[in-house]
Amino acid sequence: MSAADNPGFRRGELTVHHDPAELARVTRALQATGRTVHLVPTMGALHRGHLELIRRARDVNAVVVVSIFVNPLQFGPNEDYDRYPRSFSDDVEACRQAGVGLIFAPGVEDMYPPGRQLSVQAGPLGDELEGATREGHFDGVLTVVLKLLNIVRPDLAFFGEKDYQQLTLIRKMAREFDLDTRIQGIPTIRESDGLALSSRNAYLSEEQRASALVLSAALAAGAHAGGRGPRAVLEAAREVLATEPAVEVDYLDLRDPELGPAPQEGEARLLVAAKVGSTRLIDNAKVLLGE
Ligand SMILES: Nc1ncnc2c1ncn2[C@@H]1O[C@H](COP(=O)(O)OP(=O)(O)OP(=O)(O)O)[C@@H](O)[C@H]1O
Ligand SMILES: CC(C)(CO)[C@@H](O)C(=O)[O-]
Ligand code: BAL
Repeated sequence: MSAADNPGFRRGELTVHHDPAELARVTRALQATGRTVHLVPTMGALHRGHLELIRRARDVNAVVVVSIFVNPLQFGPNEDYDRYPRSFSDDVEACRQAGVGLIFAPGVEDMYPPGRQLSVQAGPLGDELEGATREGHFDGVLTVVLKLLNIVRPDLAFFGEKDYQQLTLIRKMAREFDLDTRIQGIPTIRESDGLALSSRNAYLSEEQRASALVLSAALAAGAHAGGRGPRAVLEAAREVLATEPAVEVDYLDLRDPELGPAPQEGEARLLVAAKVGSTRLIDNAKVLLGE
């Protein structure tokens, strides 16, 4: 098949698709000509964290697809779905400059036609950590990610470690549902002062942003205490968090890398979630215990 047979894609140009069936046709046709397809799922409001995912997804033989979809299923009734930052034309321009081949930007009814009844269940881990506060959040995330993977059928899909529980659950879904796509995790991109990049940082005032620095500082203190064991890690992190009364901690937890109970030795993950004003932020870091 030649490029002329695939009008939905032009080498070296960016094409935007809204219709799932049309995008599926385009990506299948690309794969039939031997191209690999890499997917970077996002909710838009693109920042340097997303651009790093795109950079890592780029490869000589790969067409990069970026999906931009603020997924209503993963927002609770009192969450920020309506005011979530949306900047579609800037996002398109950023994707063009980053060498993205295809943007998939469906409308809500394209993804969820009226009458939809089924969803993925995230299981017990879906009720812990983020899921304990955001009820049903991971059912919504896994449902949209499964749909995106089925529509695009990418060889590789890229997700940030910033959303570590999400990445863990997506890997689990890929394993348990025998998906062909390989899931690639990408380390968190931070500002030079340590703040993890996040679309929701746009909600923070200057003062709140300064307070939010305590999250990455607490993780760094916890990681530094790793040699003294799990209790010392949590104590060191808690001590730093306590220095900032404007930050209301939701959880601080130490787990194994798959988010089971923390080991006494070896690799672990320290995870934190907190509210700064009305903005909920999350962050996490790798910790080496007893070494
Ligand atoms: N700082 C970052 N470093 C690396 N990856 C990131 C970073 N921020 C977001 N990502 C990843 O980008 C993908 C899309 O995330 P999303 O569009 O929700 O952005 P976000 O900044 O995480 O937004 P939010 O503020 O809603 O959490 C996810 O896989 C997410 O983990
Ligand atoms: C993976 C994702 C795009 C699903 O909506 C979203 O949860 C995100 O942006 O992290
Ligand atoms: N980046 C995770 C998406 C969410 O908070 O809904």
